[in-house]
Amino acid sequence: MDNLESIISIKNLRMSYGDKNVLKGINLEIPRGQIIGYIGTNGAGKSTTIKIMLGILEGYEGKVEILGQDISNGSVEYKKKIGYVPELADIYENLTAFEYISFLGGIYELEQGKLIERAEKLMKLFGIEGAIYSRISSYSKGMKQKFLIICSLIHNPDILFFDEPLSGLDANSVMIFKEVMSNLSKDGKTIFYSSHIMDVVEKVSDRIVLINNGEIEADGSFEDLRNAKKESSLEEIFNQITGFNDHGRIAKEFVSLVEEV
Ligand SMILES: Nc1ncnc2c1ncn2[C@@H]1O[C@H](COP(=O)(O)OP(=O)(O)OP(=O)(O)O)[C@@H](O)[C@H]1O
Repeated sequence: MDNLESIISIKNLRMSYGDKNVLKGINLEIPRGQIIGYIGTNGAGKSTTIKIMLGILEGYEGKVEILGQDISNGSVEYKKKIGYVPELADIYENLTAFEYISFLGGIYELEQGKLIERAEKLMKLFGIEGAIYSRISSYSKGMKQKFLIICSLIHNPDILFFDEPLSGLDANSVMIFKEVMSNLSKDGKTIFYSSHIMDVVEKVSDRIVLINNGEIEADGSFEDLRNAKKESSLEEIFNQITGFNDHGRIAKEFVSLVEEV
């Protein structure tokens, strides 16, 4: 597969929950090595898009191809080549990290000894060495997040789906993670990065895709969007596209309601 070929191809993707049309025709072609910042308001359909690509959400219309494979054909081979950090972790917290990594080794059909060794080294780099034999339920929020990031990468996948991956990470760890993303992308990994932290999205993304009302309303580099929208920050571009300039009034009303008592 050469550089110009799409690693992820989404054609006319539609998804509804009952009467509610969440995705109304998303089209995206993503080449190898790109970092896509996928943004939108709360409830815009970002996680829905990611879960469809991961093959954990069915009932969509349209065509989704990952690594050249139509994901609706029932094959799970492509799942071995993707990594995922979920917005809300549903990890087996009663297991120790050691047990969990061993379990992943089984899923990915990788040699467990090597995987554990790699996990221990990665945990050390993230400053959570020594926790591998503790139950995940005993971890702090940041430790869990670091462990989730490690799990998403442990099998050296080609595509990463990060849904709000910085949640709970301290500033130093955020710096490491941003650098890790940049190095992964240089090595040809494709990263689908969904987050509400606009200043980070602005800095790390090669391309920013903004969904609003179920459709793509902006798609381009930060420079492209800045020139098109005549705004200087991604936060301002986001406010403009989503038609929001009411934060002052809402905040005032919010506080006056709080202080009514
Ligand atoms: N299982 C479900 N059943 C019914 N509605 C759902 C379901 N999952 C999501 N939705 C609705 O679909 C919409 C899109 O949800 P989704 O989680 O994809 O949004 P999001 O862009 O990731 O939002 P956020 O930024 O808040 O995480 C929301 O209105 C949500 O209420």
